[in-house]
Amino acid sequence: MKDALSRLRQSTRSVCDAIVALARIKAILLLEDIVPYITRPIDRTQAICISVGTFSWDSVAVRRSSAATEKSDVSALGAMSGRTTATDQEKEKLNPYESSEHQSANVLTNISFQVAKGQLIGVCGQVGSGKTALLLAALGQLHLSSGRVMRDGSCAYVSQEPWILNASLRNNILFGESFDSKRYYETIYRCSLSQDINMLPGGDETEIGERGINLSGGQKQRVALARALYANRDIYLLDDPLSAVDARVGAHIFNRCILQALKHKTVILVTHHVQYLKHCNQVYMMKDGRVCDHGTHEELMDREQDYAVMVKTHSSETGDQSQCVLEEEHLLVGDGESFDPGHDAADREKNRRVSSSSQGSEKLDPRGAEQLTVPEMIQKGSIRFDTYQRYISAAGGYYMALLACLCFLLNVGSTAFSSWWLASWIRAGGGNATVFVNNQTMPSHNINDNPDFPMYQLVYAVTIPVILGTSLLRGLTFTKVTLRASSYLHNKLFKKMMHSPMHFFETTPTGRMQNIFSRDMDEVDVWLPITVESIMQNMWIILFAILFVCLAFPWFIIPLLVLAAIYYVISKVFRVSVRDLKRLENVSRSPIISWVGTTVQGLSTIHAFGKQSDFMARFMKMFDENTTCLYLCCIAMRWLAVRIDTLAGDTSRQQNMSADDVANYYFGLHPPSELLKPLHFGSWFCFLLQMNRL
Ligand SMILES: Nc1ncnc2c1ncn2[C@@H]1O[C@H](COP(=O)(O)OP(=O)(O)OP(=O)(O)O)[C@@H](O)[C@H]1O
Repeated sequence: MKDALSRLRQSTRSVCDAIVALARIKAILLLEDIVPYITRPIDRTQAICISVGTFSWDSVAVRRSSAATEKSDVSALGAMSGRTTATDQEKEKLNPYESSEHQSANVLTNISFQVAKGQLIGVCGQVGSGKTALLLAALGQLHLSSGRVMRDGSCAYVSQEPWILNASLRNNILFGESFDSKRYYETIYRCSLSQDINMLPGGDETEIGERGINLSGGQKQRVALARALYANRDIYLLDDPLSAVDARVGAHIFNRCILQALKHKTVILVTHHVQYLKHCNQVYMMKDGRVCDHGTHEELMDREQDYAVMVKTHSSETGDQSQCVLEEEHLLVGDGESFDPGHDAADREKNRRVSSSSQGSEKLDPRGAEQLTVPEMIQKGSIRFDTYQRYISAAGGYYMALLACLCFLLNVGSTAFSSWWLASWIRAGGGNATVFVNNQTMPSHNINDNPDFPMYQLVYAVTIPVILGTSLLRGLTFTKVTLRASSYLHNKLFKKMMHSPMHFFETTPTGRMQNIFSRDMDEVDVWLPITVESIMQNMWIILFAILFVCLAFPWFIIPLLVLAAIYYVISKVFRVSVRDLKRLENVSRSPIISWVGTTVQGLSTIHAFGKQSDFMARFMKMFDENTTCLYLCCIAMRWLAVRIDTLAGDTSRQQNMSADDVANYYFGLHPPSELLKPLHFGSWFCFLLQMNRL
């Protein structure tokens, strides 16, 4: 009963956990997918065409608007039934896209945006005017409320916040494409990355930390731009790629990358730097989620509206310096200065930083590469004694541990004493009392006749509150001790992490940190106390069980020793394998968490480049590695369970025999006849049963 209740407690906890987890999973599964809305344009000269498109960030906003529309449709039609024309209020209700509620839901409203193939389009406007949203709409990543979006050609996208993978700089640029040395070094040159690579300790094989932690903002932008340029796509959507570079580097990239290398591509360039806009075929000006003006730079300047004001303000603020730099660079490009692979290779050789691929080798040479992320260490062998020592000192020291141990001893001891007392009481029977039956005086076997009955009753009655009291004391002491240990370890870990130098965050993936604070802390907070409690409890139960069984039948100690030796060998084999599998499982979980985080951050880029399947495949591989360890752990548990059950079955067989049979069965021994008293045998049977259950 006690065992069943304890299992019920654990099962209830697991069921609660499962309910919470299922609710979370359900919330994700019920999210609405973005319905693909991009079609191919009929006019094949068009690269992108958005026709009166209205977009929102999420479908909930769209639904809210649609519900409002339906409601207003009904009331408006009812109101209009007696009249031929609608009032302004009714018109507004009938056209949800003009209502204030809908405007707040939609990020882009009535957008008409046409880009012919091979054109360079500039997009400008105030912050928050919807420039990024326009690019995402063209990529099909917003919810379309009305209108049409057409696109012809593959895309490359450079997000405003550069997205960098935890991989080498080279792999960040290649982004899963095969290595082509000419194309690669040309990309590096055009994105003005040569000097940066030479400065990196391992050249282009240097490992870049998560979120590009060891790169400057400008370097990250150029790596993201280089990734797009190397991908060699038809349409380039560049979201302010020159915002974090100085005027000279910006001019270099604009001239050599955007104007020269992407000359035959379709480019949409979002920028706050107006000096680049005059080189664009068309300029779109955004305001409050709408296209407020568009045309060539000259046309927009002639109109003397928002665009002209913006350009003039910008020129007066920055002077003509950036414009001059751009013109200088432009002249250089015009003079024919272009990419020279030989010159670039000589540079690399001189600096001895870039790997052997400078000679055209497609194989990546890890020599000289700097590894940033320190691989997670997998400990070998048994758990070190100082680990236990540290946990004990975190729990309050040896005295507290001893106190907790004593509480368990008191609780199990009082329970054992209660059973033993009950057995003695029954064994005492009627004591010295006699009864008069058939004119004869006979000793009484009724315990009610025992003259010591009140004493037996009182002691047994006292044991019950003692058991309850010691159980409470045990629970309180143990909870206090383990809670103290886990909060001390958590606080120490947190403080340590907060005071760690930047180098720690550069070299430690976020997945590993999250793993420590979630799963590892959960083990210390929840599973370790449960396991320690069960070990302490069972340890005393086993000791008392052995004591009582041996008191009842000393010969049993011989088969017990044999069984203990077999248990020991089995558990040793089991411990070694499960310990290592558990360590592997722990270590293989961190990369999954990191990978999920990285993927979520870069979803727009991944979708734009069409790399979903690559990321999914990598995730599945990591997940398989982790679940393989988990699966093997479960197999090892079953392996142990089968062996323990077999041994337990053997012990049960002993329980069904008489003590004499057991002695005969094992050793041909014959226990003295006084040991075969039914009550002795009863307690022996009970304790054996208890041991089996453990
Ligand atoms: N993920 C999002 N969910 C909901 N609203 C968003 C989200 N991202 C941006 N917005 C809102 O959408 C509007 C347009 O944002 P967008 O990023 O397109 O502006 P932007 O013109 O690119 O600005 P900036 O020049 O600062 O990059 C802003 O009002 C912004 O607050």
